[in-house]
Amino acid sequence: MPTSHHPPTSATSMDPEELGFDPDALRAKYRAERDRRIRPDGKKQYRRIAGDLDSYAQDPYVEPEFTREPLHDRVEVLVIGGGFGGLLAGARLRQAGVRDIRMIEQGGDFGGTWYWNRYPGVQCDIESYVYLPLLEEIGYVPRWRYAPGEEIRQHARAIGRHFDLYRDVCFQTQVTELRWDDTELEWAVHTDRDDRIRARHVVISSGTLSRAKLPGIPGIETFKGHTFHTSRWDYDYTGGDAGGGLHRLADKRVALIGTGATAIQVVPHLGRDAERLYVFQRTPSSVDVRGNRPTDPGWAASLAPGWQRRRRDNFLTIVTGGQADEDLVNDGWTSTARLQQKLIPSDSYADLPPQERERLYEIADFQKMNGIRDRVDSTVGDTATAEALKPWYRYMCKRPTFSDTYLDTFNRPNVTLVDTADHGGVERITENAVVVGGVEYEVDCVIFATGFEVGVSGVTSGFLPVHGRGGVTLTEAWRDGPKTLHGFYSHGFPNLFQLGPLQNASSVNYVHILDEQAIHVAEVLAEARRRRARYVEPTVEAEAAWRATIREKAADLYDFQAECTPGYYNNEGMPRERSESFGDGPIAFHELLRRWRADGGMDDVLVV
Ligand SMILES: NC(=O)C1=CN([C@@H]2O[C@H](COP(=O)(O)OP(=O)(O)OC[C@H]3O[C@@H](n4cnc5c(N)ncnc54)[C@H](OP(=O)(O)O)[C@@H]3O)[C@@H](O)[C@H]2O)C=CC1
Repeated sequence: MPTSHHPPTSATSMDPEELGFDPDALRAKYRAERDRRIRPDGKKQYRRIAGDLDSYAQDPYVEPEFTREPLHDRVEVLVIGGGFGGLLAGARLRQAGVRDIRMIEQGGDFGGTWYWNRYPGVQCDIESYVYLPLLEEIGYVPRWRYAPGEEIRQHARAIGRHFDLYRDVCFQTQVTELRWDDTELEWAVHTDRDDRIRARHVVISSGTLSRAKLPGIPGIETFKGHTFHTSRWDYDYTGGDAGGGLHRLADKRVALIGTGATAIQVVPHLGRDAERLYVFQRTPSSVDVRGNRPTDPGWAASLAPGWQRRRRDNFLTIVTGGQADEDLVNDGWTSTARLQQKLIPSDSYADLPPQERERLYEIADFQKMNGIRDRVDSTVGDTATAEALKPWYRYMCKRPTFSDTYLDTFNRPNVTLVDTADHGGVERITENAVVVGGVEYEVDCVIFATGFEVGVSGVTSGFLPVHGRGGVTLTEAWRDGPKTLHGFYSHGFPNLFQLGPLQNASSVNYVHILDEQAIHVAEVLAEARRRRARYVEPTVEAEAAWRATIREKAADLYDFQAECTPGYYNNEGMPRERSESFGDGPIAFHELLRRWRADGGMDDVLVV
C-alpha cells in the first residue's frame, strides 16, 4: 500500500502515479477493515447501565443522601435539562422577557455533558471561541483555544448566574412523566422527587449523548478490582484531577477499554501516571494535530462586538461545505473541509455531475487520511503498534479526534496497545483480568471509555412518558416515525418544544445548533405571550408538509455510511436508509426559520 501522497496535478486524475496513492487499493483496504469489524448484533452488543450495573451511573459529585421537600407549584415555562441546550433555552427566554422559568436537571449543577465528563484531559474538541455559547453576553473570552472541561463547566455555571437560572432550578431531579391537561391547557409534570408541577409550556433538551453505555462483555460483573466509566471518573481511586497527576495509580495496572474521542484525551494521563497501562482498541481513531494554545490577551482585547456570531457562522459555513472568503478558525476541522473545496472550485461546483463531485471528495478524503496515517508512522516507534493505530476508513466515518500527545504515549515502555479487532472487541473479563485472543491481561482497574447511547433522548426512547391530548403518548403518535414541524413541536402535544437534531439541523459544533434552536423557541414563545395565544401547536397539515420536506431533502448518506467501519455514526454498521435531519444543512435551515418567523409562520402554530 503506497502511503506517500501529493495533491493531484489535475482535479480529474485517478492515475495512482499522479496521485501518489492507489484509490482502488485504498478502497479495498477500507472495505476489508470494515468487514473485520462488523458485528451481527450491531447496537445490541451494548448494555444499558441499569440493575447490577447501576453503580456505573452514580453521580460522584454530589452527596448521595440528598433529600428535599416535594414541590407543588405552577410555572410559565419548565425546561428539562441543564446542559447547554437547557441553559440556552433559559437564557434566550429570559432575553425574551420570560421571568417564570423552572429548570429540572438530573446532575447536581448546570453543565450537562461537562458536568458528567470530568476525566483527566477533558477538553473541548471544537475551538472554544465558537463552541462556548453566549460569550459576548457574559463578557468572557476562554483562556485556551480548546478550553479544558472545567473552564467550560464554569462557563455553564456563569450562564446560570448571569441569567438568574439558579433561582428556580431543581438539581438531582428527573422528570418521570409529562401529561397534558386539556382543560387547564397546561402540562402536569411529575418527578422522581414527588414534585407535582403545572407548566404552561415545556421545553425539553435532555441531550443526545447523555446515557453512558457499557459493552456487553461477558464477565463484567465478576471483576473484583476497581472499575468505572469515564463519565463518572473516580478521583478518590486515581488521585489527581482533570488536569492530571493521577498519583494513586503509580502502583496500579490499568485497562482502558475504547479509543474514541474520550480515550484520546485520557490516555496521555494514564500512560504518564499508571504503573502499567493496557489500551484495548477495536477501531483506531483518526488523530490529527491539536495545536492548543493559551488565548492571546491582545487578540481578546481587540475583539469587536458581534465577533462570536461572525466566527461561529464562518465556522459553520466552512465545515458544512459552504464557501467563505476567509477561514477565521483555521484549524483541523476547517482545513479538512477546505481541502475538499480546493479540489472543487466554487465556480465549477454547480457544473460538476454529482458522481464526479463525489469522486473528487473521495480523493480529498484519501489525501487527508493518508496524512493522518503518516503522522502515526512518524510518531510511533514500534512498527506493529504504529500499524495497529492507523485508521482505515473515510474521514467522517467516525468523530475525528485531535491530540499532540496521544500517539506518542504508545512509545512509553509501560503502555501496551491491545488490538481487539479480530475478536469483535474485548472477549471476556474475569475476576482480575481482561481477556483478548485467549491472553489474560491482569489488571487492578478497568476503565470504560465506551461512549454513550446515541440520540436516545428520554422522549424518543419512552424513558420519559409524554402523554399529549387524549392521553396519547408521543411514542404512539410517532409509531411510524417522528412527526414535527421543524423538529420543535408536534400536533397533539401543545406547548411542548423539543431541542435536538431530529427533523432539525445538525453539525459538529452542536452547541451552535442548540443556540439557534433556543432563539427560535424563545421567539415563538414570546409571540405567543404577546398575542395571548391559548397554546402553540402545529396543524397536521404543517407537520405532514415538513415531513415531506425532510424526506425530499434527506441527504442520502446510506452509500457512504455502508462503506464505513461500524460505530455510532452509522448505527453500528447498519446505516439508516435516510437521515432525519434537514438535508440542505444548518445554514439553509436557520435561514428557513428566520424567513418563517418573518413571513407570518407563527400564525399557523399560535392558537388564539
Ligand atoms: N467535545 C469534545 O471535546 C468531546 C466530545 N466527545 C463526544 O462524545 C462522543 C463519544 O466519545 P467516546 O466517549 O469516546 O465514545 P465512542 O462511542 O466514540 O467510543 C467508544 C469506544 O469504545 C470502543 N468499544 C466499544 N465496545 C468495545 C468492546 N467490546 N471492546 C473494545 N472496545 C470497545 C469503541 O470501539 P469501536 O469504535 O470499534 O466501536 C470506541 O473506541 C464523541 O464522538 C464526541 O462526539 C467525546 C470526548 C470529547
